[in-house]
Amino acid sequence: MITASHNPVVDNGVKLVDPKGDMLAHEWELLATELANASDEELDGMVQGMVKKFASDSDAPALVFIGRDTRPSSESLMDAVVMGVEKMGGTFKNFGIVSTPQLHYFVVSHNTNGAYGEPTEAGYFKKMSDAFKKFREIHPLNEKYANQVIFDGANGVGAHKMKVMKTYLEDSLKVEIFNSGEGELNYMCGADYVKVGQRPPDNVPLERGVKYATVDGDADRVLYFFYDDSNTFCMLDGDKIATLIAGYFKELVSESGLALNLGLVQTAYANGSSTHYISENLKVPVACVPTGVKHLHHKATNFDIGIYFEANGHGTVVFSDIATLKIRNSQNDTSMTDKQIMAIKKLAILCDIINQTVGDAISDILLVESILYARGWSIEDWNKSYTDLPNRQLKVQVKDRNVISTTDAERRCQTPSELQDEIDAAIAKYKFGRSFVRPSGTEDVIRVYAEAESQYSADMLAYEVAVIVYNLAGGVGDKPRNPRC
Ligand SMILES: CC(=O)N[C@H]1[C@@H](OP(=O)(O)O)O[C@H](CO)[C@@H](O)[C@@H]1O
Ligand SMILES: [Mg+2]
Repeated sequence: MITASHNPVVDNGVKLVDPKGDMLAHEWELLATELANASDEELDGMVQGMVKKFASDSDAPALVFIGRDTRPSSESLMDAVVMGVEKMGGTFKNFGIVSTPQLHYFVVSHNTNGAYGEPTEAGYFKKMSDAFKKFREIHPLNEKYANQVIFDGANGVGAHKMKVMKTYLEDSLKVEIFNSGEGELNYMCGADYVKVGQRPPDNVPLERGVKYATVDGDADRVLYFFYDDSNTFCMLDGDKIATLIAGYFKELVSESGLALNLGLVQTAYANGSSTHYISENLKVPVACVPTGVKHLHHKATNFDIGIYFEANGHGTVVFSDIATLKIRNSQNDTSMTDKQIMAIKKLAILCDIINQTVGDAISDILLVESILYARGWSIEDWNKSYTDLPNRQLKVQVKDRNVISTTDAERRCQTPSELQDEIDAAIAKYKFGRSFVRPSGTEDVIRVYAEAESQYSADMLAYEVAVIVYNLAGGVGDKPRNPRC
């Protein structure tokens, strides 16, 4: 998948999907990095070396699925991928402009011989929209639910695909699309812009009480937001989405009487209030893993029903094979009560709305809308479940970001040696203070996260910690700026 996701339009990159639809295993990532950095002269030798090392059968037929985002540079990069595959004697299927989660869906559908779905765009849209409409058919409409979403497409592939999805949904969900491609990709719009800046996207008409969803440049992340009665901007991030899903699934599993364990996976960026709400109110087991979707996805597969979300809006639900079989087979179990059968039916339909292969903004919107519909909730009702602790994210430029190593799912630093003690001393000054730092895996920076009782405290704690990092971890360039100034 040729994309640089939420990053500026001038960037580009590649996301590799393995044959099971998972993200590339870490060992292969290292090899991919070596290959990407090899000169033209070195390339053949390197590839042959890898073939030998892994005893791969280089004559085995290879089929590569290729997709790209809407970046201008993606077109020529796609041509380069096609040439590379052909040169190695492989064949390819070029899907053109698709979202990252669509490509994952095609791979899984193809490699399960269609058991997961039909490996075409039409198959993708039809599977999800059919399930979405079916869910509405078995539920009476509650008047409090607003059947309308204003959609910020980040001027990327999400806007294109939502346009198509709308035709499949017919009028079951009204979607109005903005930032649909006329402007610059991810520029002052999209899920990352909204999350990091805690502000609405540009070029979207803002109205009180209306429900908004915003996606990123390759449509694998989504966040919701709205303006409340006092005209305050309220964001419902990945944590809020995860808790909405977990609460509803917990209820369905309990009503169904099926013995299925449910769990939720987060990262250190999850808001402290969400973690508290999940464990204390929902009583759902919650795990914390290092940043990066592959860690979350992997951990989620330990549960029968595993829900995972990064705070930035990337996430989905995965069902184990046992859970899928139980849900499928119990629908016709005559020993079950009507209530049980109804809960199982709902679980089965939701399975088809969800793109289990990876976080999928469009699928997640359909899932959220189904749950709000079932609950008869407005976005305000959903938002009331818990109140986020104010938080702030900052970046610090250092000479070598690898001088910082972390442990405990990135919540504590091991090196440089004095760093964690100083961070702890800063945290101790703030009520409900929490802060951690980690080297980014995608940018050459150290990321700082802080949360505290008030926005002022969160900003000041983040600033204090950024200065500590700058001083102890080899900061370069301008000193961190106080976000309050
Ligand atoms: C704080 C944050 O949002 N980090 C993002 C970002 O990773 P970093 O390693 O923080 O650069 O990009 C990743 C890929 O999109 C995403 O999985 C992750 O959540
Ligand atoms: Mg993305």
